[in-house]
Amino acid sequence: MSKPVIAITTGEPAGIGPEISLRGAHCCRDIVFPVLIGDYAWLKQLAGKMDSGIKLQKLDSARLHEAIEKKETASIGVIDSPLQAPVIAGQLDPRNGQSVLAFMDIAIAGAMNRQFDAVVTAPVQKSTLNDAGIAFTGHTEYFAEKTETKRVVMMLAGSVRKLAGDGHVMLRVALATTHLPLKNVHKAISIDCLLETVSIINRDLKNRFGIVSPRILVTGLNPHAGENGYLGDEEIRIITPAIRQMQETGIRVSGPFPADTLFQPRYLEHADCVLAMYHDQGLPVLKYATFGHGVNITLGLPLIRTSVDHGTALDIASRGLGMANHGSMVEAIHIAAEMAAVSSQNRRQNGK
Ligand SMILES: NC(=O)c1ccc[n+]([C@@H]2O[C@H](COP(=O)([O-])OP(=O)(O)OC[C@H]3O[C@@H](n4cnc5c(N)ncnc54)[C@H](O)[C@@H]3O)[C@@H](O)[C@H]2O)c1
Ligand SMILES: N[C@H](C(=O)O)[C@H](O)COP(=O)(O)O
Repeated sequence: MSKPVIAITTGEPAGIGPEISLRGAHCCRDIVFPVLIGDYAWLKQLAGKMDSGIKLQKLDSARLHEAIEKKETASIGVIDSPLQAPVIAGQLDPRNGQSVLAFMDIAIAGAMNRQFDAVVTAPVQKSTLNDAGIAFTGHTEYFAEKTETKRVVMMLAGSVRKLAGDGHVMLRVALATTHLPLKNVHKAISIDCLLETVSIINRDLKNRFGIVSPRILVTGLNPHAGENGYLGDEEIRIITPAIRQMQETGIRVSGPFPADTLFQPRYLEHADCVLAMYHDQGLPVLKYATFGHGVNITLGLPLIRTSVDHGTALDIASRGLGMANHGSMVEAIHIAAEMAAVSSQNRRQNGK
């Protein structure tokens, strides 16, 4: 495959999203054809202050096609989606909420019609979108809704140094529930939820990552995986029966394991992915081990979407350019490119 075309939504304009998008696109030009989606004037102003040699060009759809065909790399293409209010770094303005949402809509539409091979998203401020009157819990749920996908799975991944022996391994942590208040988590964990979630993980690890026979470890929900029912019974009523059913279909899944002791080499060396039951059960472990180069991937979508492992970091955005680490953005672009290559190879093999 020639260089994949990667759309990068630049996220909350007052946060670090625009800066890390510019730097990430610039760093990865040798392996991908990046297309930024955001406010051209704001991005140009930031690029001008960065002293990094980043050149931008505005692309409409005709110019985009031509730039891709000619493989133009001297400047980074930007699809201009103007903001409604002036930006002050570090200060949120709900008047820009609809524009931030429009960045995602442009990226989703372009990926669905195969103009883009993948979408990488910079962070948005979920609360500001809600302040703008948009019911928004996360990109994960929004991409699912816009692509009419019934269930998707949030998975974060990052390379970690092996505790025994040399080299690195990929730690992948997927979640059975996404952005849900803790008080609602137990109601969302059902046999159907787990069957669908594990089957999406199994399918996408094969089709999007080229892992032939994925091994998935499942955590319990309660302390010590319920302590034989004395500390909660979801493991007995729901998680264990779901795992048995999936094992009968040939999926290499096991558990439920107590979440507090599962994340050790003895278990992880036999796993391609850990499925945790909720956001703050799985992600602190992953982020502790990989913050700064971890990647958020939405499984189950009809398109490829990756993202950074961090938020808008308004505190450092307000202090000026050059404070933000763009390592996670670079990794998100790399993983999107690798996934696009695997998908393209699968399509060729299937004659599509
Ligand atoms: N992909 C996304 O859209 C995404 C992901 C996570 C959080 N968020 C949103 O971001 C907002 C802020 O969330 P938060 O404060 O919990 O987390 P945050 O990641 O924005 O910040 C947490 C801490 O990490 C630091 N940090 C984050 N990214 C950094 C980087 N690239 N380089 C250096 N330091 C960095 C920040 O300065 C801060 O001290 C929330 O609205 C949240 O929902 C969005
Ligand atoms: N749960 C993600 C994290 O902690 O990194 C983050 O909120 C982003 O979620 P979306 O990709 O759904 O916006």
